[in-house]
Amino acid sequence: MFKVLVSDPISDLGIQQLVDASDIAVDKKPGLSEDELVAIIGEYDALLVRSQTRVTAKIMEAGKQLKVVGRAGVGVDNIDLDAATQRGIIVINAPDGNTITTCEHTFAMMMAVARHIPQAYMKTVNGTWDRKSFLGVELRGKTLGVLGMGRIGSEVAKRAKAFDMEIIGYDPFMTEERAEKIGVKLASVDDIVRNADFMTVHTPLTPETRHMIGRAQFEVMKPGMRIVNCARGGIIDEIALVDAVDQGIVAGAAFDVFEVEPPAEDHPFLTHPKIIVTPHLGASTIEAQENVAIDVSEQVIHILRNEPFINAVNMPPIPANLQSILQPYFTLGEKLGSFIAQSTEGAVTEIVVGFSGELAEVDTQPLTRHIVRGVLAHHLGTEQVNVVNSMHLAKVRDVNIVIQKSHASKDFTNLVTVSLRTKKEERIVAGTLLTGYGPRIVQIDKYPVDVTPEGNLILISHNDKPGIIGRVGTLLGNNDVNIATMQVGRQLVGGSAIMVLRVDKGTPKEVLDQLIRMPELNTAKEITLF
Ligand SMILES: NC(=O)c1ccc[n+]([C@@H]2O[C@H](COP(=O)([O-])OP(=O)(O)OC[C@H]3O[C@@H](n4cnc5c(N)ncnc54)[C@H](O)[C@@H]3O)[C@@H](O)[C@H]2O)c1
Ligand SMILES: O=C(O)[C@H](O)COP(=O)(O)O
Repeated sequence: MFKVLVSDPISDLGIQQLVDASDIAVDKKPGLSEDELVAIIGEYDALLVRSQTRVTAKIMEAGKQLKVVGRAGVGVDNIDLDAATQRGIIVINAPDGNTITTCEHTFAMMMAVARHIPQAYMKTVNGTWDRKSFLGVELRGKTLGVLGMGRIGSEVAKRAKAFDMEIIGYDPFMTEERAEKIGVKLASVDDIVRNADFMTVHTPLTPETRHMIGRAQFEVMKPGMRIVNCARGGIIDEIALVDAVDQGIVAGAAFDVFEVEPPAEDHPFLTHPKIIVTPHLGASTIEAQENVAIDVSEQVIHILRNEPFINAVNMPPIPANLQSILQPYFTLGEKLGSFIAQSTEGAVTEIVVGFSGELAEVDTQPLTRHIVRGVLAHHLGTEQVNVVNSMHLAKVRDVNIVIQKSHASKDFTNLVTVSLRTKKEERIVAGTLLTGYGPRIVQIDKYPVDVTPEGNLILISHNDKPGIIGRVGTLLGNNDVNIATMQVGRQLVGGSAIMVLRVDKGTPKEVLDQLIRMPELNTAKEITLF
């Protein structure tokens, strides 16, 4: 039974599929401190959060069983991604479910700041009928600058057109074609700051976007600018903004997010007459909360059940068409990695992965992760290594990964070759998928073979002499080790050769020792592939 901990308020309806799953038990414990989480996280396989829970390295260190942290929302700045990657914990988010809701909140804030709605409301409910102090401005005909034209920024731009606004946008990944399609004029940050009447930010908070609107930008800003931030606190320098409002450069600002949340009691935004605020409510609608909870729950179920999943933040995404090409090779890749690691002695220094045939035409990085996982799991344990951290673990252990691609594949449509270099030796194993038969090992070192990579195997290297196969069979039979299949590979009659036996159960060490002592037999290794 998998255990899932929900540590922030997340829609009950959204997580219903987790609650209904017969192999999953869900505990809801919102509002725990870091220490309280550390104390209990060890028993959980998955943790579901919004932005309140700070998922620190300490929590992940204590989460010995933790396979996935699911963020019911977009921003993962509350999750230590490096720590998660190092421990092989998959971090997923729900990037699409709250786009429209946050876009609509941006408009609510933009109109509220244009028409002084919160200030007017406060005065009215406090008994003052003041119609003079709150002269607003129209959106019509104004220029809106959008910084960050991703999901939310693009939706904001689309809706701004309905208000007859001119939209100028900046995003390093925005092409002319896309800008034209959504009716946005591409501009620089400087153009936006100098020319817009309203400005709204929709970027993540990164070292590059931190204070991207600061003193230097306020100095050249078009006077009377109104600014909205429903993205992340810190994109706009809060102190510099307050000064710019006081100097009359900025006519008003609407902030849903703060550099530190919740803000300190004496934060200048909280008392400033021209700055309006909401407590990080951008994603807080019934619809968005259901959407993000449904999305994240679905993916958590897939991850716990070892099924393909999407939206991993600490792993490059695999496009659907690539996933369908590579998916069938993932198991083969791990088995090849595991096979070669078990058959090779010495500390691993280099893994050379070769892809030939059609596989050479596509991005094989996701498959490489599986192969490297297969190699490292033999040394570090299957619990420690997964496809999230396999490349990282290889790097920190100074294991060099080399990729080779060749468009031609002599005998097979696709061939995956793994060479392992250790301080002692170098070995090669190659495999393919045979239509109708599944994964096959088709080469071990220089010998062609046809081995199903599954179950208990014994890999023997010997000299090709009459009688040796019989002697091996007799010894195993005498020790109650039943041979299911046997493959022999050789290059020259009488030369060196290999034998791969599939046996019905594990082979005792003393039997392997007896095999090794046989005349004309050089090595015998047990390999287990499940
Ligand atoms: N207030 C809330 O409750 C709330 C809700 C949802 C999302 N958000 C936040 O809103 C922001 C946008 O979310 P999204 O879903 O649109 O994300 P997104 O990833 O779809 O879009 C972000 C865009 O910012 C762009 N960008 C990155 N660096 C930039 C830079 N230096 N200058 C200009 N553009 C840059 C990216 O290219 C991308 O297109 C995120 O910070 C997210 O966490 C807040
Ligand atoms: O990044 C997000 O999705 C938003 O900031 C929403 O955060 P929340 O889930 O804590 O409301």
